Amino acid sequence: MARPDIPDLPSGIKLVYLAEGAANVVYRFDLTEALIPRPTNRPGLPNTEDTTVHEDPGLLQGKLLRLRKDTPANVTYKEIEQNFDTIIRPLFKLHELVNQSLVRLPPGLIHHCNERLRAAEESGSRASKRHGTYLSLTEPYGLLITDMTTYDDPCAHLAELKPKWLLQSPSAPADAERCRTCALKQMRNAEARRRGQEEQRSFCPLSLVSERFEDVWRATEYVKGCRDKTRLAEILFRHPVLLRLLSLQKVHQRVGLEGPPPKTQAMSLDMTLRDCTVYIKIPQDEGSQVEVRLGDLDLKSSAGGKAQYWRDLETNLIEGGWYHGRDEEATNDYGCLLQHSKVPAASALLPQSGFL
Ligand SMILES: O=P(O)(O)O[C@@H]1[C@@H](OP(=O)(O)O)[C@H](OP(=O)(O)O)[C@H](O)[C@H](OP(=O)(O)O)[C@H]1OP(=O)(O)O
Ligand SMILES: Nc1ncnc2c1ncn2[C@@H]1O[C@H](COP(=O)(O)OP(=O)(O)OP(=O)(O)O)[C@@H](O)[C@H]1O
Repeated sequence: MARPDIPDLPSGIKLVYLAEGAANVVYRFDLTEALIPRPTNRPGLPNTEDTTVHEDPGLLQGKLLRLRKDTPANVTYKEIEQNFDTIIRPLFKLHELVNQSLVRLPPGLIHHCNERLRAAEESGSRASKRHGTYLSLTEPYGLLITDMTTYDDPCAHLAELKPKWLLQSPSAPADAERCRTCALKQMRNAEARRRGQEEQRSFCPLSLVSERFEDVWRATEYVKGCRDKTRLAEILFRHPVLLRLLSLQKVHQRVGLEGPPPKTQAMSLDMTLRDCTVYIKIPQDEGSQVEVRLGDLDLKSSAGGKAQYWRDLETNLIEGGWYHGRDEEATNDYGCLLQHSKVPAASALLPQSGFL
């Protein structure tokens, strides 16, 4: 079947920076003002700047704009979109995903956004770990994604978390006392301490999918945007989206030392499933529907040195003793579930097909 035409983003649209990750910047639309004036010097018309941008208001309704950064992985949005349609979308129900679709960008938009990112660096409003990386000048498209913000319903609020590795790495030592995510966190926190930097606080992913409510409740403390621990824990406890992700991670275990061999160019669904984000839109009224969607499911590539990086990381975790939590100075070790309960090693867990 022929692909429907990719729509154009109206050229006068104003974008408002919302947030960014390592590979993308996300903007909101402000339909009341124009960002890039669109010249309307048409024959017979006065030479004005037309700032009306409402050719197809439905196109942008309930959407955010995601723009790609220039990163070593360099996977284009067209590839990301194709991979999403063919590989990611079939794994989930429609309502469980942040949807995405391509939109063609008007000329000059990326340059303009990059100037704004540079200005934000100079003014100190851009996080220092994001400095020096800008939007790709060769990417002709943006992605329109489901807007999970609550600007349209200020009484509601958004919680956001990265579930990460919901079960142990298949190449972790059998007697490990930390899960992969907690081991990595401890290694990085030890490094941060040496440099006099702040340590990162986060939950143990195993607790997020625990069968004990109190484990989930404890995890919510570290969830961005959590206003009410008990309510959030009730939402997350055995939530089908989290259980589906767990189930998929059990099936896709080519990670750690069993990950893609160095120098391969393969895509890695397995690592993609371990680096996505859950958005939880929580209405004020407890009786109203909570929206839980998974985003940032861009299929990762093992190219650009990533395969080697993933292996080296696992080797460092194993050889550095991080799976055993051997950081005596750790002041910020928030309790890996593996430390407290005997969770079976990943190799002992048979893939479950119940959620697939
Ligand atoms: O190394 P990890 O597990 O901390 O995950 C990285 C993420 O860190 P965080 O989730 O904040 O701990 C990291 O996120 P941030 O930069 O912290 O926002 C990226 O998502 C990175 O993926 P990629 O290099 O952009 O493909 C992620 O790298 P990979 O999943 O490709 O290893
Ligand atoms: N659909 C959405 N609704 C609301 N906010 C969003 C949405 N998508 C992204 N964001 C915000 O933008 C930030 C960056 O988005 P995104 O996850 O797409 O970037 P990334 O570069 O892929 O991240 P990572 O560093 O995890 O690879 C998110 O952490 C979130 O705060």
